[in-house]
This record gives sequence, structure tokens and C-alpha cells, in this order.
Amino acid sequence: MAHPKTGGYLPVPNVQALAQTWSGSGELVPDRYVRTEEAAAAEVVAGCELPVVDLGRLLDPRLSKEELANLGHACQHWGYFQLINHGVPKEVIQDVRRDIAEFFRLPLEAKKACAQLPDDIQGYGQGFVFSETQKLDWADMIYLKLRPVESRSMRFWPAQPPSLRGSVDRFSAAAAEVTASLLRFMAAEMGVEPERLMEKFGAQPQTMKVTYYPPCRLAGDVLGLSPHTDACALTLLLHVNDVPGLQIRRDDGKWHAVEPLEGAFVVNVGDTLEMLSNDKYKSVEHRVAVHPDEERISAAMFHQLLPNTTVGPLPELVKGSGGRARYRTVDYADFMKHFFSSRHDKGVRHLDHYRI
Ligand SMILES: O=C(O)CCC(=O)C(=O)O
Ligand SMILES: [Fe+2]
Repeated sequence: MAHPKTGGYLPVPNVQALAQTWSGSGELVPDRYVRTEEAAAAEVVAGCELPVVDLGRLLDPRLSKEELANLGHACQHWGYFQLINHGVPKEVIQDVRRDIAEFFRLPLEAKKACAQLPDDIQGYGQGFVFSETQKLDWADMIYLKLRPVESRSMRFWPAQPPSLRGSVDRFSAAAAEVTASLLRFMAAEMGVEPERLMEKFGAQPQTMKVTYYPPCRLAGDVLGLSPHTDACALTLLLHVNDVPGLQIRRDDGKWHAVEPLEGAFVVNVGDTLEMLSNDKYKSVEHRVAVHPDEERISAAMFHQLLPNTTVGPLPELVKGSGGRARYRTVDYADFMKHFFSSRHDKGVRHLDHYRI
């Protein structure tokens, strides 16, 4: 079976359509989606309030130092935080939320106008399915390359509703700006010259994964998204509607259900940043549970390195940890190829492949 760079996955049924027919049927969940044991394998702790980081305070010279310590604590001990006062205008967020939600209300045939093609992860469909017997996630997604702008394949961008392309473009620019700002503060917090980190990002490659999780009356039998860590450097997650579902695995081995704060972005450290930071910042495993009665929609903005760069611990940080590099330094394109060709439902950390 071919596992090209970003794609080559097996096609799977459309879960939104499947859920619609199935929900009134009185039947059990179709076998390929049954994850009862896995879903219940570790205790789920409700009401996880992630650390809150305030970008307004980071940008205020009088408060920045204190907030920087807060940011560092969140990245080192949680790998996750909610970002408030991020400065992205309300209309930008409202518009993209409205348009994405509207896209999923279109008839299946209309949505399929931007369906994935066999060898590309971009478009409407699913990813990471390598075998006919593999258990499946209770969700559909749209994956798009957003930045640099030249990397966009407009054929995968929904043309309906007509305002969606503009609202995604505006949100993409805003998310990239917030991310650049955060990365600079993270570099400073780690004791690295911000430019030394930013040069790895160049024009700030960014991809977006919008995920639609249909409701499931037997929600405990399915998983919306298998446990995984994000391969990218930094993920900015927008709750497109207000339905919770994200769970993170903490050091106690339990899953903690995140309580999203209204208007905040959920930000998480990805594998790339864990490697660059020489293990200082944590890329934390997460998954998504499905709601019994309500659909859930999220948009994850993944911020990546330049494709022609290397990923590995920054020399300044290796020096700071007594000369010990915790990861090998590898070609970033190969690193991403490995991520896209690995199964995510097996609980194996992609990053462990590179650990020394
Ligand atoms: O839907 C979510 O809350 C999380 C999505 C996610 O983790 C991902 O797409 O990598
Ligand atoms: Fe993720």
C-alpha cells in the first residue's frame, strides 16, 4: 500500500450521513466505530480548567515578565493553555464559525464538491486509515493548506457558502499573527533569541483541519478522534460551536475533559516544538469524545516549520541542558512524512521515534 507524503489513506464512509440514518434506527453502533473498551480504558476527569494565558499582558511591558512565567509554566507542565485577549476581532471569529457551520449543513453531494483525492490529505474526507480492519473515528474532516498563500489548492476549499473562502482567509492571517507573537514569547521564555526560532518558520506554513463530530446516542461506544499528539509546532484550536469534547492525558494517566472558555483559543504545543525545546515544552496526548445529542465542530490551525529545514533541539537549549540533546536532528519533511504515514489509533507516540 502506498503511503505518499500526505495522503494515500483508505476512503471511509461519510460519518455525518451515516450518523443521520443510524440515529433513528435503534441499532448498535456499526462495528468499525465501536471503541467501548478503549474509550473507557482510563478514567475521565471532568471540568479541566487549563491554564489561562493573556496575550494582552504579554504585550504590556509592565506585565510581560509575570505573564511570561505563566506562559512558561503552561508549556512546561501542561502543554496546553487557553489564550485570552488574543486581539483577533470578534467579527473575524464570528464569520468563520458561521461559514464553517453552514458548510456542514449543506447536502452531502454539495460537500463532496471538495472531497479528497486518492493521494492527498487535503479536502473533505478522513485521514490516517491504513487498513480495512482499523477502527474508525466518529468524525469527518476538511484539511486545507492555508499558508504560505501559494501553497493553497483552491479546488479543496468549499465554494459554499460563498463567504467561507474570505472568512477562512481572514482567520488564517489572524491566527498566523497570534502564533508568531506567541512563538517569540516562547523563545524569550526559553532563553533563546526569538529570531533563532522564527527563522525555522519563514513564511509560517499553516494548515487547517476542520473536524465535524456528529452526535452519537451511544457516545461511550465511539471516539471522535483517536489519541494522538500534534506533529506541528503549535496548534491554535477554535471551537466552531460551543460543544466540549476535547480531553487531554495528564501525568496521572487519566483523561481530563477540557472546559473551553468562551472567546478563547485552546493552544497546544506540538511535537516539533517539544523537539526544538529539547523536551522543555510538552506535546501532550489528546483525543475527542463525542456528544450524545449535539454535533461538535472544531477548527485546528497547525503551524509548521519550513519544509526545507531541520527539526531537532535548538543548540542554545542543548547547551543549557548540560550538552545533552534529547532528540535526533532530522529533516523536517521526512519527520512529517513519518507522521502522516503512521497509525494514530495505536497509542504509539510519533515523537518517541526520534528520542535519544
Ligand atoms: O477537535 C478538537 O478539539 C481537537 C482536534 C485535534 O486534536 C486535531 O485535529 O488534531
Ligand atoms: Fe490534535
